[in-house]
Amino acid sequence: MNGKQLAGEQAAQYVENGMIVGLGTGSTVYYSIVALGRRIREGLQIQCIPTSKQTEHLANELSIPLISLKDVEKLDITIDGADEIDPNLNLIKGGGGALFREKLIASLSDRLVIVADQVKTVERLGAFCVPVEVVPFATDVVARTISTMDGSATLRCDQEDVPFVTDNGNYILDCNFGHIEQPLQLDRELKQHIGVVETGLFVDMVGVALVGSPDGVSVLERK
Ligand SMILES: O=C[C@H](O)[C@H](O)[C@H](O)COP(=O)(O)O
Repeated sequence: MNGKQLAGEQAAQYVENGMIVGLGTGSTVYYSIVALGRRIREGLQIQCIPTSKQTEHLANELSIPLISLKDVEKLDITIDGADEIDPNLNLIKGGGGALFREKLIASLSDRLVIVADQVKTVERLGAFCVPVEVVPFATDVVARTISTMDGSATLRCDQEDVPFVTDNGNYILDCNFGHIEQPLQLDRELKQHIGVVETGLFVDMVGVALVGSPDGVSVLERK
């Protein structure tokens, strides 16, 4: 079994009967969602909120009960993936473009459990570009602003140069700031600019990270 599968499946054990559960997005949390589907068939009673249309589709395929945000003020737990994890369990997320809904759901959750392959662990964030969701009309303005912040921004596009559109109808700028010394400060600074919807920097949000390798899973707790 690979690291993603080991970590993903182990995270499903954190979910208990009666919980409201946030379902993250991506190829690692996929294994958590499949494991939860299995546990539901065996009798587990939970209600879930997906963080993307992709995850909503998967949950529906697995007959996982979904609940709307209009009926829920907070969640017990969210399980999600990450693109980079630093030693303080700060993250870069949004490689799949789901960062806004992921961050909203994480912010409403008592506990955020991250699942990742060990290649996602880094000493300092920043080798992976920071995805920044922007209102399409403001894209060029935000990109210029980022260049004044010692960063560079690339509009995420497919192979035909068609911009990627998020589930919220926005674009993604993948932003390179080099190594990030102060992720919280960078997140705050980016969000001051009109047109920025949200960033993929998740700072002080994670409770526990399950990091998988073919040899097993390391459980990293926030210090
Ligand atoms: O937008 C996507 C999410 O933030 C994913 O959770 C992240 O990109 C990790 O995905 P994966 O587990 O496929 O590497």
